[in-house]
Amino acid sequence: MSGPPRRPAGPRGGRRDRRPPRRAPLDGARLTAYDVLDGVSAREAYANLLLPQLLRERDLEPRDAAFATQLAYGALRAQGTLDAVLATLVDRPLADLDRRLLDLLRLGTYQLLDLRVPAHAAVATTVDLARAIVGPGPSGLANAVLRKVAAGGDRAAWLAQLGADGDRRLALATDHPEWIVAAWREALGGDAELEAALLADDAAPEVHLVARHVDRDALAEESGGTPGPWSPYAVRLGGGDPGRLPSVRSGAAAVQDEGSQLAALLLTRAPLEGPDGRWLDVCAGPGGKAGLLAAVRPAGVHLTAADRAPHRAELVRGALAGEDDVEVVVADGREPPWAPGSFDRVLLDAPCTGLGALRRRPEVRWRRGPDDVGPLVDLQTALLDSALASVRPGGVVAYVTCSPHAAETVAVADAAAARDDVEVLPVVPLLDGVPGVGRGSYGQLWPHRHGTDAMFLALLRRTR
Ligand SMILES: C[S@@+](CC[C@H](N)C(=O)[O-])C[C@H]1O[C@@H](n2cnc3c(N)ncnc32)[C@H](O)[C@@H]1O
Repeated sequence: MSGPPRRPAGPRGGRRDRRPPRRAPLDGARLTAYDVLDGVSAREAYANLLLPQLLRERDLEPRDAAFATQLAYGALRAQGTLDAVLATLVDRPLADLDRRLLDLLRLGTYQLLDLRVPAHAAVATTVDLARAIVGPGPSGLANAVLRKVAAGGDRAAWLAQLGADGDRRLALATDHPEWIVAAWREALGGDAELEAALLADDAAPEVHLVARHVDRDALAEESGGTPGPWSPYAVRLGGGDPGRLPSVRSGAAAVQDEGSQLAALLLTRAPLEGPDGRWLDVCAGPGGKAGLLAAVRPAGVHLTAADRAPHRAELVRGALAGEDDVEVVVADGREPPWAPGSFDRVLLDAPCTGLGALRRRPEVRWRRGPDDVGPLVDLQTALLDSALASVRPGGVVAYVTCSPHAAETVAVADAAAARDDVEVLPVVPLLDGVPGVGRGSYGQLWPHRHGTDAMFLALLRRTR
């Protein structure tokens, strides 16, 4: 297998011969996957940013790049289950192990539990990496532990041995922490679809494109994809690198989940009386939804896109490059520089836990905790209050999150709807053709039903 130069294994050899000893080169795909896990655990890197960077730098063969991706994302998603298995085999708390050795054990265990990699290959390649990266002693431990993992069988066999039941079993079987299992159950209204939803959330997502300034059918032909079922601008890709497509390179198309497309389109579809020339995207970074709003708005509509973070606003500028009549501002949506009632339509795609987009950010499920929810709800509530102040009477706010968590979604929208100057616009009639999307008067997309992120959608009108 191809890959970057092997790491030095330490000083050896004669005085004058400082060349490293001859050994088979390290496996490039596995080393790249390890480097992603290492970046995530040592520097809180984001796997979905670090992996593409490493793949570009190392120029792996497509087959190796695909394996590195499967290994890195899979091992990050499965961390809870992998650690539960390892904890039964290591005679000390996992937190006391060398962090690099723990990441290597996770990589090896993932191959044994989920990928059906032959035991000798999974063990030998991991031991080689452990010897090169951590040293000979730890590589012996890796060898002993991984042999025991292999002897215990695959994931199903290990789950039986761990003897978990209830939410713990669901959590281990679907690679989610238990608090997220509980949050999804509440959002789904029960257990009927819970396991299917969590399993869909554990699978690698399909790549979706949005045809902003190119005909959707032409984009489907160019990319070899198929038109998406819900958004008239969506193309779903079977595979391949979307970054190589001419339409994506030129900015005429972009990568965007079909659920995010629907969220932006919903705002444009809300019925409105009176003027309709000023639109605001109040939390716009990095600019995915603003890019679609800019492309589909009727002539004469001015779009303002704001973000509190200057670097995110810069990304929005990139996403809106070439669009006329747009303005990007760095602003805190809670204390906006624009006058009250300045806009006819406002999109508030609020910062949230991201529990509905875990498929794209495999490590986030282990980084987030239930304590994150409260402060985010406070921020969402303040931003929604301010968004409602930013629309004119009769204007519309779309409140959107990429989380289905009840506290961040229905509760925030209900609290705003309880005001005597706000009414809820039912979203289902505006999403005709999308089955199973109603969550009361609001909307909820799901990976297992719609093949999208779990986006929450609400429309609120300011009445006076
Ligand atoms: C969910 S993301 C928005 C995604 C974006 N709508 C898109 O489709 O690409 C939330 C954004 O809100 C921004 N944000 C967080 N707090 C904010 C605030 N108080 N005012 C304005 N923007 C804020 C974050 O920087 C982040 O870029």
